[in-house]
Amino acid sequence: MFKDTLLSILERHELYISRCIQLALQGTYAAMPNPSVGAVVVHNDRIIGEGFTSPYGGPHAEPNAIASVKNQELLKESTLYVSLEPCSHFGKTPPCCDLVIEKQIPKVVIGTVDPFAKVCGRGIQKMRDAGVEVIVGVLEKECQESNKRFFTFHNKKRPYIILKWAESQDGFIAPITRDTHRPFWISNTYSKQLVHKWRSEEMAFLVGTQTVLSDNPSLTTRDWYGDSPIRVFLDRSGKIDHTFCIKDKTVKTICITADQSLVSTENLVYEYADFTNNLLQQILDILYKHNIMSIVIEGGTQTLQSFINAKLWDEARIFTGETILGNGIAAPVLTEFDNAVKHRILDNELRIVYPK
Ligand SMILES: NC(=O)C1=CN([C@@H]2O[C@H](COP(=O)(O)OP(=O)(O)OC[C@H]3O[C@@H](n4cnc5c(N)ncnc54)[C@H](OP(=O)(O)O)[C@@H]3O)[C@@H](O)[C@H]2O)C=CC1
Ligand SMILES: Nc1c(N[C@@H]2O[C@H](COP(=O)(O)O)[C@@H](O)[C@H]2O)[nH]c(=O)[nH]c1=O
Ligand SMILES: [Zn+2]
Repeated sequence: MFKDTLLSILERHELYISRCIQLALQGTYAAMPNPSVGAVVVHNDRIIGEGFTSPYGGPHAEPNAIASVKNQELLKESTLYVSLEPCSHFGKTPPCCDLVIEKQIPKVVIGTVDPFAKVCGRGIQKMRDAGVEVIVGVLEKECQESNKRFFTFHNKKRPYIILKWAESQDGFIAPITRDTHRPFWISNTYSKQLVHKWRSEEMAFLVGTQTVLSDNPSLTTRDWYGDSPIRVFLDRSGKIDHTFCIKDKTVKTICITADQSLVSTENLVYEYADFTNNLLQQILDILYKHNIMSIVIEGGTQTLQSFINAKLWDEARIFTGETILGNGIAAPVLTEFDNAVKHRILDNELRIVYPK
């Protein structure tokens, strides 16, 4: 009784959907390119089962939550809360909405509709047709935010774009010239390790031609656990030869070029683009074709600035180191952004900002 007066029905829905979001966030990176979803089974205002999406190819959140309920008979009197609409298609696993119907769960509360064309309302309809009471749209924005990569990919037909660079105290990303073909490090080793963690999390990393020529980057995950991302680089006129690390074929790599004489081999894919006409849209179409849901643009300035100028970015992660360079290659200039969070990593500052 006391609980009833304390929490309205809507507040209770929001409470359980926020728990779904918490659960979903535990599966984000392993589930990609699938969304990560959280599900909670509630009986008489008590959580009796929970689950989130297994690593890619494994069971979805709903079967995991349903399987965790000890007394399966209680499912017939329970409500299933889920952050994303239960699927209605046969993918790597059978449709989750069929399982809800089979288990005779009478009520389902959904955070948001699935933007994926094969589902997109069909899961809701199928359950309603079978007599399940379905409520849709609880903490909708938060549920979409919890799967921001997936929603960007399906709604905008492009990956979620993260800009990332390190700049000196006085706003440079590198000296003008240097003797070695190695990166000039501005951020510290802990920041570098964090970037390797990001490499294990996001699906791809992209660099411009000059960055490959100056730094000979590997773009691999060496200082963190997990797989390396897909590497993407620009090479309009075929300047990057096979001596560069990025062409060592150890990791799937996509070279975007105008040179049609270049022929793809295993792990090194050439994609052709017209560099004189709306290059960025062509890059995004190529990434979409390769099912790349998230990408980090690593630099350099010219490449980053072209994404900024085209307003094609979703997040920027900017390190500022202690170094003062005096002169050099100026860092990209961001306009119209909201400052979100600042972190200290010893003598580095990491700023994460979002477009306005
Ligand atoms: N501190 C940091 O975080 C980072 C520093 N760096 C540093 O940055 C420097 C390189 O930066 P920068 O000189 O700006 O070069 P980029 O790495 O951005 O490469 C620029 C080249 O890429 C191609 N390109 C990029 N964008 C476009 C576009 N929109 N349209 C057409 N062509 C494009 C062009 O090659 P082409 O003319 O052949 O067609 C262009 O000359 C290096 O010194 C590197 O060490 C790099 C990454 C991160
Ligand atoms: N200099 C600089 C960065 N440089 C970026 O890292 C790339 C090198 O990757 P790898 O060869 O795998 O170690 C390099 O080409 C450039 O894109 N990154 C940072 O976080 N901080 C820095 O100070
Ligand atoms: Zn499913």
